[in-house]
Amino acid sequence: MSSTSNTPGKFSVPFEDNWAPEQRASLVMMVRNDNMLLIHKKRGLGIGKILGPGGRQEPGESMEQCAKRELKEELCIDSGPLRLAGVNRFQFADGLSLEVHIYFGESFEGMPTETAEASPVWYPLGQLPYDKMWPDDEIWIPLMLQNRYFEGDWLFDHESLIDFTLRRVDETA
Ligand SMILES: Nc1nc2c([nH]c(=O)n2[C@H]2C[C@H](O)[C@@H](COP(=O)(O)OP(=O)(O)OP(=O)(O)O)O2)c(=O)[nH]1
Repeated sequence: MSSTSNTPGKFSVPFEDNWAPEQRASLVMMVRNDNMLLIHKKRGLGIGKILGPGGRQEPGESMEQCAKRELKEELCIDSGPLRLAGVNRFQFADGLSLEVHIYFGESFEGMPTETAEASPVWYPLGQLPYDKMWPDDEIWIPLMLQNRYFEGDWLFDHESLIDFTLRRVDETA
């Protein structure tokens, strides 16, 4: 699947075979009782947006360890088991490149608590605030909720989605 817009500049989707991210980050999509635990992001990339808790990988940790650490740091909760829901690759026109591993979970311990980085917000699955989220989320969250593994390439100019390709979408298991 791909959008049809023209791609300005030197980047196009899918990305070149030798594309490699400068940075890696995790995202945790936690669902409980048909509600999704999201954050209002208070600093960093995507400030002001609603998204899943997560952040950049630190040296020596796996992506899943990164996901669990960020959940603890941003919301003070301990994750139960996580499954890898998909991998998104982001290329920004200004040069930033980022690979994000998205984990899906349905259990955690502790009370989601506001921190300097994020405040917790719950939304019913049928009323997710896509107008306040990154534009790609509206495309891959429904796949994740159908239990379909996905891999996508997303080309952004600042916060605007210019073009994308879903390189892989698995059927429901
Ligand atoms: N849902 C969604 N999340 C995204 C997109 N792009 C993107 O970077 N993210 C996430 C991945 C990371 O969790 C987060 C960016 O990392 P960050 O700036 O929060 O990293 P960090 O916590 O290590 O940074 P810091 O402010 O603590 O220094 O934003 C997107 O298009 N959709």
